[in-house]
Amino acid sequence: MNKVQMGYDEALKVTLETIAPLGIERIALSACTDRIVAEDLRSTVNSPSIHASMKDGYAVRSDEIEHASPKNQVRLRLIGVAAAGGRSDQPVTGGTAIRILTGAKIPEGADAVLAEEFTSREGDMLTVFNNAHPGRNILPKGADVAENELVASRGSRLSPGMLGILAAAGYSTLPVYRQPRLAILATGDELVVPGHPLPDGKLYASNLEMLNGWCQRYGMRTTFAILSDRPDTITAELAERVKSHDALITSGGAWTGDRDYVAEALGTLGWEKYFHWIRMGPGKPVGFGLLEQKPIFLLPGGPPSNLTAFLQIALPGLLALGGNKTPSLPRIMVKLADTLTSRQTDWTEFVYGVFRSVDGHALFDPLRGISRLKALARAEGVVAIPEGVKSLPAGTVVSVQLLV
Ligand SMILES: Nc1nc2c(c(=O)[nH]1)N[C@H]1C(S)=C(S)[C@@H](COP(=O)(O)OP(=O)(O)OC[C@H]3O[C@@H](n4cnc5c(N)ncnc54)[C@H](O)[C@@H]3O)O[C@H]1N2
Ligand code: MOO
Repeated sequence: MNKVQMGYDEALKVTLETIAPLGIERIALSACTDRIVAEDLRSTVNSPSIHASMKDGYAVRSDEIEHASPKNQVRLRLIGVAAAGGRSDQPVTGGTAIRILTGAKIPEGADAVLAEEFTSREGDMLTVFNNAHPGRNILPKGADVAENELVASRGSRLSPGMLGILAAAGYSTLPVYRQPRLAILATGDELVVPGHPLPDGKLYASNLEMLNGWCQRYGMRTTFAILSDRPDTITAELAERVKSHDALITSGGAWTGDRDYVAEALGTLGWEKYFHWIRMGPGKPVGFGLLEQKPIFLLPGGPPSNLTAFLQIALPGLLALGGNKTPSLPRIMVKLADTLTSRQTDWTEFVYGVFRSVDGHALFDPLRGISRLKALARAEGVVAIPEGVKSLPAGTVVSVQLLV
């Protein structure tokens, strides 16, 4: 395998094949929002556990009111009440009905519920002026989820709706993958921690906040630091942080320039390099390897490169580390508002843009003519122009990775 100059697709594949999920922990269902489920989960119960009424009305025998209408009213005698969670086992017999509330168990003998809107009542006599076919207004046992039915598959993200169905399926705790603890290390003598004064020639380490924001969105725990451009400092810090974290990200110093010491430091520490420099833009000096069996991602320092290398290589890798079976940003298909042209056809180029509504249709509109940081701040999506493709004409349907 050529570990030096890979295409983007191959680099992503290598990254995902190299990274195995972290361990599993069992936690309360109420703490599982957006976590990744670590096993296939089957329902332990039927929900509902009984045939249940979906209306407030009357449990009846459908054949007895088959011909009921406003002109052909049927009279039934009320013999009881069934409420949700109640335990009445009185059956509906010939000529009778039982008052029933939404969620209550359908009594023996009844095969339909007539909504109360189609009845009138005097004492215990019920007048019925509509029919109800067998099964009418009855939610069968197990209709929402049946015992042993697969409700969540390993590697899927637990949305609030998934937590609801898992509660209905009998779960109060869930096995989930441990979330990565990540160290983000920015290198550069010019970098200043936000909140401190800014001398001339320096700049705030904005990439750190951007990367941290993305990691927080996915529930990862992060620590971060700014390191000076000294090989011994970078080496010592990497050696130290790798012990207490599941993965590392370096930001800046990825170019093989005079002061780009990250790869040098990793060489000293004996990392297993999979690639450093790939055919993608922005972000081509991105690197990936293992340091003490833990993934390390080298991100270039320039903000567009930094974000692109993070989103297209590091984030998928970190999501795979957290057990996610679809380790990518969500995608939608939309048409291009404008032609996208690649700066180079010998790489995969990523273009940032926003969504625009034209005649009620969403279009992807590339961001042009604004500063790099403003473009990254405003971007709602990113589109790949594949290697070998010069341009994608306006109107082409493209797959947009969502950033919002
Ligand atoms: N001979 C060439 N040199 C460079 C090229 C090139 O094509 N030929 N490309 C440039 C590009 S584009 C990028 S991106 C960088 C990538 O290399 P590095 O990772 O070594 O980048 P740095 O020198 O560390 O930083 C680049 C730029 O970004 C600023 N920066 C760095 N860290 C942060 C941070 N945490 N927050 C905000 N801004 C940051 C840094 O001050 C520099 O201005 O290579 C170029 N060189
Ligand atoms: O590749 Mo760079 O400095 O982010 O444009």
